[in-house]
Amino acid sequence: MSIKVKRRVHVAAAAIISADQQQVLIARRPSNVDHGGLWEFPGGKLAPYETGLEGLKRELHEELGVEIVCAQPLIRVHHEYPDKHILLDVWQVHEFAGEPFGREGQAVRWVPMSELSNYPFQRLICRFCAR
Ligand SMILES: Nc1nc2c([nH]c(=O)n2[C@H]2C[C@H](O)[C@@H](COP(=O)(O)OP(=O)(O)OP(=O)(O)O)O2)c(=O)[nH]1
Ligand SMILES: [Mg+2]
Repeated sequence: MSIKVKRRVHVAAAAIISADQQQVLIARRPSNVDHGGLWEFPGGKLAPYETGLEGLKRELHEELGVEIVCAQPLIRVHHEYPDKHILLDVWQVHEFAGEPFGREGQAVRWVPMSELSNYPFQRLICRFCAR
C-alpha cells in the first residue's frame, strides 16, 4: 500500500480594483499551463522566503508590469485538487502604479464586478465568487 502525500502550495492572488471601484482585473491562464484557458485573479506561488505581500508584489510585476501601492488581505481559501492542496490568499489591491498588460502573453481584462460570473474561473475562485 502506498500513501500519497499531496503537495501544499501557498499562492497569493490579487483582486485589483479600478479607480472608480466598479471593475476588477482578471487574466486568462495560457492554454499550456494547469487550468489553461480559465480566468483567474493574477498572482502565483510564493517562494519559501517570501511573505504573502512580497510574493504578490513580485508576481504582479512579472505578470502585469504593475507595482502595488496599497493592498489589504481580502480572503483566504483552501482547496483540494486531486494532486495538491492549495492555500490561496486573495488581496484587494486599491492602488497600483503602471498600466497593467499581459507580460506573459495572457489576455487581461477589466470586468464589472456584476459580470464576473460570466467568466469561466478556476475552481477556487468559483467558490470565492460564490457561484
Ligand atoms: N493566480 C491564481 N492562482 C489560482 C487561482 N485559483 C486557483 O486555483 N489557483 C491555483 C492554480 C495554480 O495551481 C496555483 C497558482 O499557480 P500559478 O500558475 O499562478 O503560479 P505562478 O504564477 O507562480 O506560475 P509558475 O511560476 O508556476 O509558472 O493556484 C487564481 O484565481 N489565481
Ligand atoms: Mg500566476
